[in-house]
Amino acid sequence: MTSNQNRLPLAISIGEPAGIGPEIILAAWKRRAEAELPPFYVLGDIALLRSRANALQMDVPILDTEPEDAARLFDIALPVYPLGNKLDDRPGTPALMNAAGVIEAIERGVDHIFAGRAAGLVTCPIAKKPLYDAGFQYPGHTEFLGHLAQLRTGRAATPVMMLAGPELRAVPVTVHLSLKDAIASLTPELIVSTARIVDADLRKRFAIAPRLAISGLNPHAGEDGSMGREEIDVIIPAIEALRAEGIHVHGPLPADTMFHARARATYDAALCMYHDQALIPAKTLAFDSTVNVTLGLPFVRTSPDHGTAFDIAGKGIARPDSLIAAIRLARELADNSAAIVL
Ligand SMILES: NC(=O)C1=CN([C@@H]2O[C@H](COP(=O)(O)OP(=O)(O)OC[C@H]3O[C@@H](n4cnc5c(N)ncnc54)[C@H](O)[C@@H]3O)[C@@H](O)[C@H]2O)C=CC1
Ligand SMILES: NCC(=O)COP(=O)(O)O
Repeated sequence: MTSNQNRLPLAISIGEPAGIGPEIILAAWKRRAEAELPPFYVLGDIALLRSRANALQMDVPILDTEPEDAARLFDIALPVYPLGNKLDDRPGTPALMNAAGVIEAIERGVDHIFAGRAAGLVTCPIAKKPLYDAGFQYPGHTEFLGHLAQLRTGRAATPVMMLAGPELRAVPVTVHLSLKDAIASLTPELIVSTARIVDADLRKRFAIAPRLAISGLNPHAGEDGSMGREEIDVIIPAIEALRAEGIHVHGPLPADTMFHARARATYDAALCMYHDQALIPAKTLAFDSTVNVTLGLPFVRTSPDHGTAFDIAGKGIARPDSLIAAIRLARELADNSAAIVL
């Protein structure tokens, strides 16, 4: 990466306007000095951010900006790149009419990265259901960003979700699927391709030569087939294939005993078979400081680990800590490797 790319600001997509995204962005900017935050700008709606700041009596000057001016303005104001679509400020009440702006923010962030205007993308949480109701076809950011990467590069991208916290990195091999569909879609190939991406990206972006732990699916990792055969039929063949490639893996580990402190000391990332198997330990151990990172993309994307928190939106009690951790990690990852890896 060139020193110029290093100085590019991070782009933050506004996320669901009815959620806590707008206020945690405002709160993160206010804490920019004490948290030593690198410059960022928001892909959003200035009127919405001013409205939320006023409602919460947060003194945040907000300026309309191009990404190129964000770093210069960052000390004195929250830089905002205005979207073409306007966003309505109704905390706690998601509206169909906001969907276009929510999606536009993500797309613009990716455009800015590919145009060399942003060093990486930090996404604020989206509510999936209102977007689905508006016709959005992707389960979440992770899959949508894979699609956008493919559009921009012409090459297939396999996005992999990783929750990265101070004590645990956890990867769900299957992501936004019902438990029934997650089990049905587990294959040795999926586990192998996911582990390859985790191994490669931990080396490239995190500067770690990782030891990977692979969970079982069933209680007691199947107890030699007596509590389910997925370990024997699917997971062990994947582990053997990965070992043959020289990837450092062990497992399948019973999921109930692989997350205590001594077990965690034996690996750098845990590959889990379904969403909650990975996200429950990650969020339980460090809800406020865990970051959702998408691996397998040709650019950096991070996000807070939490969702839209409609129950507290507009109340001024949302904590910006996970967003702050996401901003800091995005900067570190962008600095560790080229902004775009083609
Ligand atoms: N990256 C993303 O876009 C994500 C989006 N979501 C979406 O968020 C929506 C709500 O999901 P939930 O399961 O309710 O999870 P949630 O994380 O929004 O809320 C769970 C609980 O944690 C609290 N909470 C969350 N963030 C907080 C913060 N920063 N400060 C203080 N308290 C906080 C909430 O008030 C709530 O009680 C769903 O539509 C889901 O799809 C969920 C996770 C990630
Ligand atoms: N539970 C994690 C989550 O839903 C985040 O998904 P994504 O929007 O980052 O793909």
